[in-house]
Amino acid sequence: MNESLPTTSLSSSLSTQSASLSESSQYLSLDDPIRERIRTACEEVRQKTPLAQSFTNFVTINLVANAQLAAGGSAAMSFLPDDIEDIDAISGASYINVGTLLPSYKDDLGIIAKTFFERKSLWVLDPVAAGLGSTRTHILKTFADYPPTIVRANASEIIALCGIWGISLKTDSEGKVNRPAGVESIDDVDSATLYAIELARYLREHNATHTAAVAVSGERDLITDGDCTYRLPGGNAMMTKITGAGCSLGGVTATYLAVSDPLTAALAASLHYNRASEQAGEVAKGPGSFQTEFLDALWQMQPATIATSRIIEMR
Ligand SMILES: Nc1ncnc2c1ncn2[C@@H]1O[C@H](COP(=O)(O)OP(=O)(O)OP(=O)(O)O)[C@@H](O)[C@H]1O
Ligand SMILES: Cc1ncsc1CCO
Ligand SMILES: [Mg+2]
Repeated sequence: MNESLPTTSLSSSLSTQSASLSESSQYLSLDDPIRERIRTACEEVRQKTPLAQSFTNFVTINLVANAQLAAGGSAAMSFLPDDIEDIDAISGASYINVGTLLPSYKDDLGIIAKTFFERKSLWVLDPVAAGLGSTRTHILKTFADYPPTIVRANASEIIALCGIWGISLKTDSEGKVNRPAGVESIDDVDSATLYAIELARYLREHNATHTAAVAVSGERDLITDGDCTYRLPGGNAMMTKITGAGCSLGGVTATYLAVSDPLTAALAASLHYNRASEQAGEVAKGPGSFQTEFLDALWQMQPATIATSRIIEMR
């Protein structure tokens, strides 16, 4: 099902589907100001072709660069700290993905994060496989004092990163976790909701720009800036059958961060991905053709289609 709303059917579609929504959540109206910010971000990416550089894993580096180009941005990949510092000066945002690491990265990555912090450079972190291996854990720990603008990951990585950074859930006087109404664990992403909110608040408090977002990917993505939390239905499960769907989403999130605030960037990138994967799924015959069709759909997707997507606001 395509989760973009034809503008004329909004009210009928909202009333027929509201039964499946928690009482405390609701579909975002078509005139919500965040939609205009998303549409503007999509248009600006197409107009400005912003550069977002990446330090990313060897498995999916090509898909990351191609997805950034197909979304409208441009790409530069590097593993040298001095390169990354130079390219940072001409990049709108940067992307670090810790999927495949080498021993020399153990100290380099912390130095790069510190440089980004001192320059107030915007960056996205994908903490791939967080919790696995002492070197990766050491590297992720070094980011705690110089955290990124956006963390993009799947649910288990979000929860593991919170553990590494000592971020815990707030409890009341009886020691019970403070759960906002409507937050129930019915899928993987749900189980990371409260961690994602606390993580966004941590980023905001500790990063250089004091503005942040967290994007949790899965069957229904979750995006939060620590105050507002959104769920994005749709997408296509075939995304889990190509390697690098999440990695490349991190790169495209950096592309959007180059032209917009973190919450808008995270929403625009994830919505762009969901609409494109739906379109690709209509014609693909399997994972091989799906990846090709997905890149084409990223390229073809219109800003208005992305901005009018179905969005659930959690309250
Ligand atoms: N079951 C699903 N149905 C629809 N879309 C999905 C599903 N699972 C993941 N996706 C989409 O796939 C993309 C990548 O999310 P995913 O959670 O698989 O990332 P990841 O685990 O970091 O991936 P990887 O590490 O393999 O790159 C997102 O756009 C997400 O919305
Ligand atoms: C398969 C794989 N291994 C290390 S990184 C990566 C890409 C998906 O995260
Ligand atoms: Mg991943």
